[in-house]
Amino acid sequence: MKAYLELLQHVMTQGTDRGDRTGTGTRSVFGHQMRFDLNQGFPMLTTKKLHWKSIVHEMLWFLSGDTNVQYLRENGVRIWNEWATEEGELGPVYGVQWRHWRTPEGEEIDQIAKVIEDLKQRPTSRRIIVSAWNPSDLPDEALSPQENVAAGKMALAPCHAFIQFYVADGKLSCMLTQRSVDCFLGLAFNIPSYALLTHMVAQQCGLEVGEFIWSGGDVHIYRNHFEQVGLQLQRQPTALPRLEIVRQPNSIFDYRYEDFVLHDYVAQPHIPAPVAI
Ligand SMILES: Nc1nc(=O)c2c([nH]1)NC[C@@H]1CN(c3ccc(C(=O)N[C@@H](CCC(=O)O)C(=O)O)cc3)CN21
Ligand SMILES: O=c1ccn([C@H]2C[C@H](O)[C@@H](COP(=O)(O)O)O2)c(=O)[nH]1
Repeated sequence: MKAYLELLQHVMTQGTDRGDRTGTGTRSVFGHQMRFDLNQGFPMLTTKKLHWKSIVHEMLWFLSGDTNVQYLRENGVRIWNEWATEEGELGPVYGVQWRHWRTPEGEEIDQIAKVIEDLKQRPTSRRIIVSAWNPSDLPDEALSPQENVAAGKMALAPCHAFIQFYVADGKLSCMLTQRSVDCFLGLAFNIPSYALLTHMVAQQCGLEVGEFIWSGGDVHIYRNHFEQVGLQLQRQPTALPRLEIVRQPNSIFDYRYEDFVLHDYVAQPHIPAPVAI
């Protein structure tokens, strides 16, 4: 995960200080790309301990089409609580856009099922894409997440918004475009999360894994994470863990938490940081 640590260093030294929606203040750069060869290990930070359960359950939750935090809470995952209403609702966020994109004709498009079908039927297609960026459901930036949900909008605009798949030599690669990137908290989760999705999709399509390519737009470090970033940059990364999927379910929608075993995840202690809401 040298590339991640180099990105933190790059933002700290080359970034511009800017205000932001949350009022916290950030240092940011615009536009950055990193490549992770998924055959070289599972890209999960070793310079701070990550909560594997949150990564897996959040992905299963996205794939189920669910947008209520109840499932996450029942599984000890707290990362979406601050944006939810009292009833746990987040509005039409990732799950709805991935699985139930609504058309003007009142029908629904299951983008994930379509991707699996395309990868099997026409793997050289250049249109194997999932978009969570649905302008008609975007929140009003002047309102709170809960007010937006009450108005039928998303609690928060999608950050990891555009996913493209690519097959060559029997290997599946995935590229993510992330428009807004909280480098210390969000990105640390987003990389293993999409690496996990790539492994799942590859298994379902009978492919090996290739690369995960990450592209960021507004790539920032919040001011109240500077100290934590400094601490992390003093640490040396160690060997990456390895992901094993111990069962092959019949569909991309039938995975369970227990299907994923992360071998040899040895990480340095967790570094707590406040999340900007
Ligand atoms: N400012 C901000 N950063 C984000 O990364 C982010 C948002 N907002 N809003 C929506 C989602 C929620 N995500 C989050 C929210 C919180 C943590 C967080 O607090 N992580 C801690 C604790 C992890 C845990 O309890 O599992 C961490 O140390 O990683 C991470 C990702 C990613 N997203
Ligand atoms: O998966 C995620 C979700 C969110 N983030 C971060 C990026 C920003 O810091 C905030 C969102 O604020 P906007 O004003 O909507 O850009 O959340 C992330 O890094 N990863």
